[in-house]
Amino acid sequence: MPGLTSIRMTGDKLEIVNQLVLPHTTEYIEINSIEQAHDAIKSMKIRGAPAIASLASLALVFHLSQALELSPTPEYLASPEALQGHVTPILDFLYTARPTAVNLGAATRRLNKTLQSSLVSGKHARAIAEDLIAEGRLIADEDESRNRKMSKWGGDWLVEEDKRNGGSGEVLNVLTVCNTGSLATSGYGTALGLITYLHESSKLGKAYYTQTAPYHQGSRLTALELKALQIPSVMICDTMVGSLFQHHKIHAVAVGADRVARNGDTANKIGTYNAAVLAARHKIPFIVVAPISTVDLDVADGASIPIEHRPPLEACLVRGALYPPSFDSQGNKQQAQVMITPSDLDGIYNPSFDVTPAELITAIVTEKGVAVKKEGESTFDLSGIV
Ligand SMILES: CSC[C@H]1O[C@H](OP(=O)(O)O)[C@H](O)[C@@H]1O
Repeated sequence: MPGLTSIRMTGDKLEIVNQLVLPHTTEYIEINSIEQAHDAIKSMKIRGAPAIASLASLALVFHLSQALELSPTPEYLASPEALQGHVTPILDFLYTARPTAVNLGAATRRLNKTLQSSLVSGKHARAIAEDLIAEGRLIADEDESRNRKMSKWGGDWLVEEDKRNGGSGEVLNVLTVCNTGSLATSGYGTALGLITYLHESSKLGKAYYTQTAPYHQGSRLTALELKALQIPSVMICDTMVGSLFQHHKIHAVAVGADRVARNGDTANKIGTYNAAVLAARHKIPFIVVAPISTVDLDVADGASIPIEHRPPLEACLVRGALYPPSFDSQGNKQQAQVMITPSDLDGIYNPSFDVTPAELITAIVTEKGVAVKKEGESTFDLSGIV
């Protein structure tokens, strides 16, 4: 997205834009330690499955790059074993920041694999550190080009799908949930990337998006991105999806994902399942757009996907694009939107994600192409996708 990126690493600085205070304030925060990276992910200063995987990777890159410059050399660079004893707990710690998005785990596992293969190759500690730095940078750098490839796959497929459904494949109206653009990735986005591709190909009518309470990824972040991209768009409240489908022509729903099970069941932002059920009711194609690193073949179906429950207070705070920016340092509005007292908090249900069954999903788009279910099947077989 022009001007605003989720993460930037310039020279000896690693920074993120604080998404808790967007769009009212554009504040970049320096990430100077593994602990700060973990906190930024856990508190959702940075969010979006690919973006948090990139930050975790770049935090290790930053940490090891700084270490290689230190004099005297830190003890953990004295031997391969010492380095392994230092890096493994770091990767384990970063993985605990948020449980649902599998990209974070895929990145830490990939870095651990680099560590292990460098160890068995007999390299000395500094060379192993350099291998980890290279792999961590690659994890972050490859995201944008992968998103552009997925977005083209998905956009071209949707045009043909609309024609198969008797449409023109032109002026396509697409609804999305949450934020899956540059602020959720290292660039271009996933579902919002598909929308951007359709716009760039002059095939888009309008982008529709839900506010996505309570964090308001839609009304704060997707609104900001669509405005910057000058894409014609319409914001709706989360409760309005059914009415939208009843009264307006929507050609597809396109969403991102935090974890896709082997059978195609997909965990994504809360409210996605609602949209999928309503899309099925209105015979609207429902498309998931996510990199292969989001597919978790170790999970057979959605029942095994851990769903993060956010602090109850977050469900009671007001965050919105038009509210005055009277946010505290954590980006929380100073007043609750409902009348609660601290003792009421255990009466708040606040899951951050829900699971959409594969039977409600028309297609799953990755950088490898578009996966659809076999005729008569209600689930996907993604075992061969990686
Ligand atoms: C391409 S981002 C994937 C996914 O992450 C978002 O969740 P959060 O904002 O809590 O990190 C949302 O579920 C997106 O669809």
